[in-house]
Amino acid sequence: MQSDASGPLATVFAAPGRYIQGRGAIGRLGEVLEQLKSEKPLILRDPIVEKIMGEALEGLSGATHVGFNGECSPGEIDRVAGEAREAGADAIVGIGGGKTLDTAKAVAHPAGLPLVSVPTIASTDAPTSAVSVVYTEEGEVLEYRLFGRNPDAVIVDTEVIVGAPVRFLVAGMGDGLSTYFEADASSRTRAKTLVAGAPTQAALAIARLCYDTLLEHGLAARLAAERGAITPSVEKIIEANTLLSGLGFESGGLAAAHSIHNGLTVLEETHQFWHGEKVAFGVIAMLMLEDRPFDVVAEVVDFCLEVGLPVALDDLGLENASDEDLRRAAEVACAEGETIYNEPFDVYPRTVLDAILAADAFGRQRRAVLTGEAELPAVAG
Ligand SMILES: NC(=O)c1ccc[n+]([C@@H]2O[C@H](COP(=O)([O-])OP(=O)(O)OC[C@H]3O[C@@H](n4cnc5c(N)ncnc54)[C@H](O)[C@@H]3O)[C@@H](O)[C@H]2O)c1
Ligand SMILES: [Zn+2]
Repeated sequence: MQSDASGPLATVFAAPGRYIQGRGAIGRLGEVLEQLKSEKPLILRDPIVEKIMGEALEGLSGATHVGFNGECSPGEIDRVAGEAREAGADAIVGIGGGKTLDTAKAVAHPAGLPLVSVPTIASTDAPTSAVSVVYTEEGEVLEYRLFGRNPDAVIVDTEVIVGAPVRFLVAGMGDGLSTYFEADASSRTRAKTLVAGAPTQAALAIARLCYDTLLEHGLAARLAAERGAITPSVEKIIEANTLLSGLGFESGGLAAAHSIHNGLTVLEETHQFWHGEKVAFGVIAMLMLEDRPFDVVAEVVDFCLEVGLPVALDDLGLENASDEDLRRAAEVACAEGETIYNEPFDVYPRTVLDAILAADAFGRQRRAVLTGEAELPAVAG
């Protein structure tokens, strides 16, 4: 159990001021800015915005539009902050993927300006959180900037999200799949979360709802979204990926799955896969590490197979990974300060490596059963 000087750690729960989701929700931006008393917002736009919702933003009088350069780096943050000062901006609106939103946070919060976050894909839980992941110009993770303040409003336009390639939505499900298991581990150990407190019951309950929603609606949402259809399942999955996963990870805590993800990123082959895709495999390895019952592991693996998330190393381009490569990944997963130490037992690179190998074997077996390729394993002599 973690503590501070005066005793056990207090519980803390944080959330954005308002969350709005639905068809055409971007049309509410003007009203939200009015509520925030903003007349001169700076709108930071992902390059994709022109194509997918340029017209919806034309009616905003007094706004300064700035294009995002593609990386949430210190240089880019300083450039956008300079534009905001020059324009006398009284609010920041970030529209785009996680990197655009993280840059908007890093401009708004230090300047004390209201922030509106408008995700255009549901691939991560960046839209609701109070943290920015900052990279070097070359794309390596440099630092986490914690602001102690969440966006004032989050606007999720379902039409825009469904218009994006479905792989983003599926990757978001992979990220959301970790939320309950990691919040559960962190709740057991009362580990300090990103909002600098122990997890509340609310965060754990939200994380559980995220998991249950994924299992119940994940496949239906994927199929509908592929056809460009917005159904209640699609709405529920977008909410799970964005709001439930966002609140659940930030106030509920992270644990082994994200550390194993971080370990896997040292292997070049995994760079072509989205964050949530690597996290999904991290979840399976985490369940092995935790010695979860067979039924739970099978439920998670079968869900991944159903919606199209990785279940084995070859799904992540690691079919030729050497023992040495995997050992390196396991060591990085166990680096000092990693959230894997929020697990309720001791972890070592060796046990993490074994969990990765066991997850791979389990995933392959279930995949083979599903595709009718399974054979009974030969018994070694
Ligand atoms: N701050 C947090 O809490 C948090 C949480 C998770 C991840 N992250 C960060 O988020 C980033 C990853 O986010 P991401 O996956 O959104 O990546 P991203 O921002 O790089 O976007 C991925 C690509 O999708 C494109 N795109 C955006 N909307 C689109 C649309 N509607 N249709 C087609 N293409 C579209 C973007 O232009 C970009 O090329 C990473 O930097 C990660 O560290 C932050
Ligand atoms: Zn994540």
